[in-house]
Amino acid sequence: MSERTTAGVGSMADPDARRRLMSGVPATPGAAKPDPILTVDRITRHFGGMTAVDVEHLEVQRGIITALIGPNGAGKTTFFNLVTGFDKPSDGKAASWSFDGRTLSKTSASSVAKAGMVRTFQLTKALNRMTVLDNMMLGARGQAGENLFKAMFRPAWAAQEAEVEDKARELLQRFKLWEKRDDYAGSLSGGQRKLLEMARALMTDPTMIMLDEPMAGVNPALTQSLLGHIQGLRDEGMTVLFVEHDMHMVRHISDWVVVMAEGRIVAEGPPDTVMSDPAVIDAYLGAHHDTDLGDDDLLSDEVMADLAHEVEQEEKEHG
Ligand SMILES: Nc1ncnc2c1ncn2[C@@H]1O[C@H](COP(=O)(O)OP(=O)(O)OP(=O)(O)O)[C@@H](O)[C@H]1O
Repeated sequence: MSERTTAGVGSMADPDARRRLMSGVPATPGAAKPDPILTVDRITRHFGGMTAVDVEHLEVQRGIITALIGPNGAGKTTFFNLVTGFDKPSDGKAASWSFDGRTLSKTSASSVAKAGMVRTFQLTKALNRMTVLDNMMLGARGQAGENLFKAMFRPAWAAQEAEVEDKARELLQRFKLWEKRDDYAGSLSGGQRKLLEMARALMTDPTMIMLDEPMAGVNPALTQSLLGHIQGLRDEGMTVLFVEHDMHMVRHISDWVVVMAEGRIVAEGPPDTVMSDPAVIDAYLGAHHDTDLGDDDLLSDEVMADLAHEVEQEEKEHG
């Protein structure tokens, strides 16, 4: 049993502290973490005869940035949906997961959010037709988008409106969107929309934020700012789990990388270790020949020759 250490607020701002914390964790799928904030067991999701998610065990370390990567269709978004209560596992009896010491298996999306785990959503059509500030106010009412209908009716806590507005202002200023508060969300640039999605999720003061492709559609000018914001959240003590296809970003900001393929966790470890793992390269190359793994050296002639050799061996073995 590994010794449990608690990452206090701000303590993970130091890269050496993060490295030390994770140094004893083996780079194997399902590895135990020193202080997991999220623990998932036996979670499966089938669509018809197809298995989208089949995760035996996963622990997400508190206070660091974990990336969830994998080829298209690997099950990353479905996994996010399951743990945040937006989808139900196919075998509800077998599945169990806990967040911050609380069992979440049978709770709704809004209870998950209340427990402190929120996820970002891409702006839907309805949200695009609302102003930036209204989007933020909606964020305070739990998981925006899904609860739009309910949120249209003024809830009992309207008395807290001023407090909520203060929070919205503070976040919009932080994310440099305050000037845009009265603009329709639909008029924002791709990068500004990503910032709004993140700011909106922060309205409920989460302990853990789950970001679904935070860099998709972001122009280079805003990339740096987004990366800075994500690192800033971690440095303040928040746990970040994000799904991303941009391997440069994954390599640049993650403290730990988890790889999914065909619904399963196939590898995990520090970014450099994972991205030079032949199983990971295979998972990507198998489904996605043009994927840039964020390191030009990774696909050097030598690596390609090794891969070709492996394929040759396999063909020999299997006739
Ligand atoms: N509601 C659904 N009905 C049927 N099949 C679904 C549904 N949602 C997801 N799937 C299937 O489940 C598999 C996993 O999808 P998922 O979106 O979770 O993958 P992903 O890793 O997030 O992919 P991407 O990186 O392309 O977003 C895919 O084959 C997908 O077609």
